[in-house]
Amino acid sequence: MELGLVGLGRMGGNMRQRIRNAGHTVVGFDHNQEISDAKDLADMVGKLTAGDQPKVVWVMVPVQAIDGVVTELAELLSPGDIVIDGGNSRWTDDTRRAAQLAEKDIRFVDCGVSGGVWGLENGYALMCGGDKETVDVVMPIFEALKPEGEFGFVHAGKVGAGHFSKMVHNGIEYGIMQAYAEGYELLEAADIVENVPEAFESWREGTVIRSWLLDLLVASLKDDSHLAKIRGYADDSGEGRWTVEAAIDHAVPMPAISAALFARFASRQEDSPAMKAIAAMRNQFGGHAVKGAEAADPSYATPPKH
Ligand SMILES: O=C(O)[C@H](O)[C@@H](O)[C@H](O)[C@H](O)COP(=O)(O)O
Repeated sequence: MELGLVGLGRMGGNMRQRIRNAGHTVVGFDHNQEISDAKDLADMVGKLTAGDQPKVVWVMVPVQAIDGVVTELAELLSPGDIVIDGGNSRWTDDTRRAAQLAEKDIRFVDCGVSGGVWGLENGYALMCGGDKETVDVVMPIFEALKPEGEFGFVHAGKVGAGHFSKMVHNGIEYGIMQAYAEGYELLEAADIVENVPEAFESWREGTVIRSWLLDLLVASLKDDSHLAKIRGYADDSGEGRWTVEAAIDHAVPMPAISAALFARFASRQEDSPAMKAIAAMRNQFGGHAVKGAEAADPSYATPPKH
């Protein structure tokens, strides 16, 4: 089968390779001409020549770039052709993009892709949304990308269901990582377990908490046993926020995942305005000493007089 692939970065580049390894033809486009097979989107679409078959284009670009690519593809593709959004898009944007393409009778599939930089070797878990007939056309590409085992693919439902499923997957990812991270901090702080990396490594087999994320944490601890080379700062690219927002919409209690999200926000603060306020109130009601401000205002060191 033939595929146009837009975006050949860390994810798209490896996906092109995995799809080619399975014997399909991929015409990739990237702004970086050194890795691109086409000079622009029009050139890429022009190079798809699979006779009377619908053209299929997989978009693997950062969220901010998707609307621009979809708008251009709407002009370049023909009725019956298919666009797949494989990025980490917000699921609520899928119906809008599907409607925009449907005006030209172009079909749309949303597909959450998991696996990161290991996907070339291990395969990518895929969560897709769209109508069955359209998903069936793309199936040979999904088969090429997915892991070899029994699992790793779901047609989750109509348009939006793929990205919704990937969003919840990522919310769970936040919660699991946070739990390992908190356990790590306690083991480091308590000073009773002599070799913390060894304890984590022992959990990789036989325990109820063995997992790939644990394996990855062990790999990091092997390289840097106290994580001394890394600052405790974690970004987020949106999926955790959208998960918590969806939980609010459905009144679903989500204490673990929301705490994991908020822990990332806290990681970016030099100092905590909220904790300053708590320290100030403790000082006011109990005369408890505050740190850091004594030099600026000596009155903080002693109980306020009311
Ligand atoms: O399943 C995956 O392969 C990951 O979830 C992947 O999609 C990506 O690494 C996250 O988007 C990072 O998300 P945050 O930036 O929100 O941590």
